Amino acid sequence: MTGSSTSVAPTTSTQAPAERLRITEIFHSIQGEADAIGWRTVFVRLTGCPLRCVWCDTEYSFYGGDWRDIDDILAEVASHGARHVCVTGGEPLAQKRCLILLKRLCDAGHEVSLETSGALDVAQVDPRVRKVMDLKAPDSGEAKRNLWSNIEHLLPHDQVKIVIASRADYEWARDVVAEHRLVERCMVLFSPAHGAIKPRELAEWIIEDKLDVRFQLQLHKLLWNDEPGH
Ligand SMILES: C[S@@+](CC[C@H](N)C(=O)[O-])C[C@H]1O[C@@H](n2cnc3c(N)ncnc32)[C@H](O)[C@@H]1O
Ligand SMILES: Nc1nc2[nH]cc(C(=O)O)c2c(=O)[nH]1
Ligand code: SF4
Ligand SMILES: [Mg+2]
Repeated sequence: MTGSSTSVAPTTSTQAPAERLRITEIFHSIQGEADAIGWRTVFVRLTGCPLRCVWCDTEYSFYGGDWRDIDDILAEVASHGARHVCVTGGEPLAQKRCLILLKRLCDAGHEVSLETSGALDVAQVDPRVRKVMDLKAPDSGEAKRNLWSNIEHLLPHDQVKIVIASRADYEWARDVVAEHRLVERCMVLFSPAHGAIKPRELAEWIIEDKLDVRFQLQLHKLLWNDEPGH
């Protein structure tokens, strides 16, 4: 027999070490979306997403990133001295350890929001966290990924956000909000897909139909355009 061959399972570098998360960026900015808009906020952007929304403004978070210990993440967040923390991505819930991070951030006294696509189960998210759950309208190309059972887990302090890229998206969103009686459950935000429709158009549709939804503009894009890390 020429030489001995021992089969060793390859240690994949992508194996997630315990208590670590793959992070694209941590940055200190002004909250540009949803109910905490305008507050100084530390953003923790997790790497990776199972969806590919046509209009996604954060494709740079789909790959790469660095493995970071949760303790290190908490220390970096604390160094900015902000009450608000927003955990986002990519899709943060695609990393199961995100649930531990969310709990630890709440335990540290932060007011924590979670930006999630709603395509993954939100049932295990710490109830102290303000879930900002997107429902993907048809023009996102990902409407089939909406996990409708998530609606029952929405608490009064949570929010549903729908990005509107066309009049068809608007009518879809209007009908979904009515059918699921979402405004009776929590705040519903309609947000114009950046560059896809005139924000004023969406505002006028909401007024015309007398909808009880909250119009939002991505404030950070008015301040810093579409620059990553703001
Ligand atoms: C980048 S995603 C990350 C969190 C999660 N994957 C999600 O989809 O909510 C955060 C939010 O950015 C918003 N967003 C992304 N691209 C956008 C665009 N082109 N126009 C308006 N909002 C956008 C969506 O509302 C989305 O909820
Ligand atoms: N300033 C700022 N506010 C935000 N709110 C939600 C964001 C996100 O990417 O999830 C975001 C972001 O990327 N920047
Ligand atoms: S789910 Fe969020 S991060 Fe993923 S593609 Fe859609 S907008 Fe981008
Ligand atoms: Mg963003």
